[in-house]
Amino acid sequence: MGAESLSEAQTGDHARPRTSAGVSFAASLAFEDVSHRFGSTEILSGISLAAKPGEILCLLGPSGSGKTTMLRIAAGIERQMAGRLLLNGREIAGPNVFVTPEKRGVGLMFQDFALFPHMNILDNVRFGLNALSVTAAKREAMAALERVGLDHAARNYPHMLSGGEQQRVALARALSPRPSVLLMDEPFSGLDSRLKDVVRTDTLQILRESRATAIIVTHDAEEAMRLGDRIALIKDGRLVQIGTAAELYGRPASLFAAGFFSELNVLDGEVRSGRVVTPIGPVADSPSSDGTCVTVALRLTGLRLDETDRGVEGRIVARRFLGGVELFTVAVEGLDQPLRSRMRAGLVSENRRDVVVSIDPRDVIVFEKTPEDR
Ligand SMILES: Nc1ncnc2c1ncn2[C@@H]1O[C@H](COP(=O)(O)OP(=O)(O)OP(=O)(O)O)[C@@H](O)[C@H]1O
Repeated sequence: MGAESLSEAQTGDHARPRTSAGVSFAASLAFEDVSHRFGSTEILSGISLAAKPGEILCLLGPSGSGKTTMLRIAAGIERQMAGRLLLNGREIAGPNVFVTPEKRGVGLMFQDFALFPHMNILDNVRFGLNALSVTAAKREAMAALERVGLDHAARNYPHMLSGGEQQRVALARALSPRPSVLLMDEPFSGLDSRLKDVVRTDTLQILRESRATAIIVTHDAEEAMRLGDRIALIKDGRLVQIGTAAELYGRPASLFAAGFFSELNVLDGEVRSGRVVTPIGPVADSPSSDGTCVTVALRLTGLRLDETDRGVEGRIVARRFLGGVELFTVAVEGLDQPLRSRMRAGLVSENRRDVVVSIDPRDVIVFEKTPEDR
């Protein structure tokens, strides 16, 4: 468990071995051409994607892109205007079918954990188990608390727990009815960055043990890469791309997708004799025909500043020490905007101004321009 890397005093947690999680029957959850609008505003447009049984799928996208609306539709709190929702291949929402939230076997966990302040921890977890007898519900709730390492806090009230502990109670409550799919909306956003790492690692382990399918909403690409077996990138209510972190990072479908996963310098370019030529010279090979207009994205980590003669001359106009790395802004002749580079700290001596900029081909991503881009 990740909490072991922090002391008890740091986390406020008691290090205790957890019991193994109760196992859910993981289900697949599919969106089939789902569209939705609020008033006249289109919020989701023809979304088709599926979380496989036992998979952790992250819905990633900027604020307002429609991620929460997708979760609400999956939970049955909102009903889509077009398309279908399928749980294990069975329609649970469509033009003529609507299975109510409590009959879907889908768990929900919100951003603010939504614990009831006037109920103790055990009662908070027991709340979702009202289909069971009092004794059975208590037993299940205690088992769920044990699973997240918080059975010792069963009689405490939410305000007596740290943010990380409250998150784990919320997780225990969401998992205790053994949902086949767990929907989580920004579950770590209320935690400070140090605690977030620990709680994220723990949550991942608990999700794996419980074997539930999980759909997790986040706007943080790194979080999506840490958690998701796959990531679905959403923009303006549309699916931009779905795949593993390596696929989205390495072969982004658009400049938007590339920019979501890395900081970029963006240049215009043109294909000439099989090479992509930019104002700072050729940067990549290309199979496209001569004259093809392209947008070139250069990851900041792929720009090296040194003294070799293989590259283009530039002048450092700003630099910022960020700990392990340094962020440079470099003016280059022929470019309106300076280039930015992120390099390991200490590689460029402090008083140096003139440098040669070279580019790692692995950090060059080329997109052909569409007529609308021009
Ligand atoms: N009940 C509602 N009535 C009207 N508009 C709504 C309603 N709920 C959401 N919206 C709008 O739908 C759009 C998508 O919202 P949604 O919460 O799904 O996005 P999101 O990607 O989860 O954003 P965030 O990360 O900020 O939570 C937003 O423009 C939002 O203002």
